[in-house]
Amino acid sequence: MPHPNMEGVADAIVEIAYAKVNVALHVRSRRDDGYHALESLFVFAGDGDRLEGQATQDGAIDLIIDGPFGAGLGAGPDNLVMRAARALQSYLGQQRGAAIRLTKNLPVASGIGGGSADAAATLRLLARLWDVRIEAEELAGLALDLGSDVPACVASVTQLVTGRGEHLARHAVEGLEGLPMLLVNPGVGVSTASVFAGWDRQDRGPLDAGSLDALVRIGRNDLENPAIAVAPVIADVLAALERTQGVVLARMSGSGATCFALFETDDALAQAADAIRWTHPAWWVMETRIKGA
Ligand SMILES: C[C@@](CO)(OP(=O)(O)O)[C@H](O)COP(=O)(O)OP(=O)(O)OC[C@H]1O[C@@H](n2ccc(N)nc2=O)[C@H](O)[C@@H]1O
Ligand SMILES: Nc1ncnc2c1ncn2[C@@H]1O[C@H](COP(=O)(O)OP(=O)(O)O)[C@@H](O)[C@H]1O
Repeated sequence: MPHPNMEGVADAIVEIAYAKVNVALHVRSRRDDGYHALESLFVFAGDGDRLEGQATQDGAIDLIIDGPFGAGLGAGPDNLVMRAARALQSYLGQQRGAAIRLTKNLPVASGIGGGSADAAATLRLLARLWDVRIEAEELAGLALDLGSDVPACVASVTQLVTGRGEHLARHAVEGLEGLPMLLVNPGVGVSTASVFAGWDRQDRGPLDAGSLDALVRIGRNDLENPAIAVAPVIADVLAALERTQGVVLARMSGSGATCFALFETDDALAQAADAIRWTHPAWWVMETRIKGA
């Protein structure tokens, strides 16, 4: 259904806010500014939230939200779509307006960066709608002010991410992009700040993202244990994914509670999704694939 302000309008445009997955997430230290220094391989799913927008003349940003996870999310000034739009308006120094519909397909506060991806997709959407070019460095600064994960979500391609999320390097891993991927969330929202606060401050060593094999064998998510302490059901999700046939890797993403599993074949993915839906009908399950460039 179109946004009320978009009815009959031909030039509404769409951006997808692709779900982010941390294939591995090594926490190396706690910085003096309170953030943690990370080493993480970010990949993106081929699916996510959907943003549809149309330029308006009155300078206002008008946001409406629908979709399966829309009900729990306010459309007020704290919404990351609104924050991104305001940040871009003030950067441009002009009050251009837009009517935006966010279709919230991703669970909120779930370690797959839905809010961060929405913020980044809003920047892309409005730059297209308002026909403005923003220098890459300026865009990265705007994005980081909105959240540590937002810079990586701007390009939404496989990247090695370090620092608190500001250092990005495009990083190819043979055999990774295109792999079938299952995302599973048990329906509990987890606060990123509380999970980081539970990290035991043990540096378990650097990330080796040189091959898929290294990522599987020696890659870790150092936030799994603190997240399980906050939400014990995450251990059940991991156990359920590890039990599926043909699984290459099962791990938690970000600060949780969403976990992911990678498979070699579409059949293995479909069978695993069916098995999880059958045994845990209340869990959210998304069948997708790691997005390429
Ligand atoms: C853990 C990660 C891994 O990709 O993903 P999510 O679980 O959010 O998806 C990210 O680092 C989350 O990034 P993001 O969700 O943008 O976090 P921010 O809004 O910047 O920060 C929220 C809070 O998390 C903590 N934080 C975040 C990032 C970081 N490198 N160190 C931290 O300690 C801080 O307590 C901060 O106040
Ligand atoms: N558009 C949005 N989508 C999701 N969460 C949002 C949005 N705007 C603001 N938030 C807030 O941002 C926080 C982080 O959300 P999200 O990015 O989905 O999770 P995570 O950082 O764990 O991946 C949530 O607590 C939520 O209230």
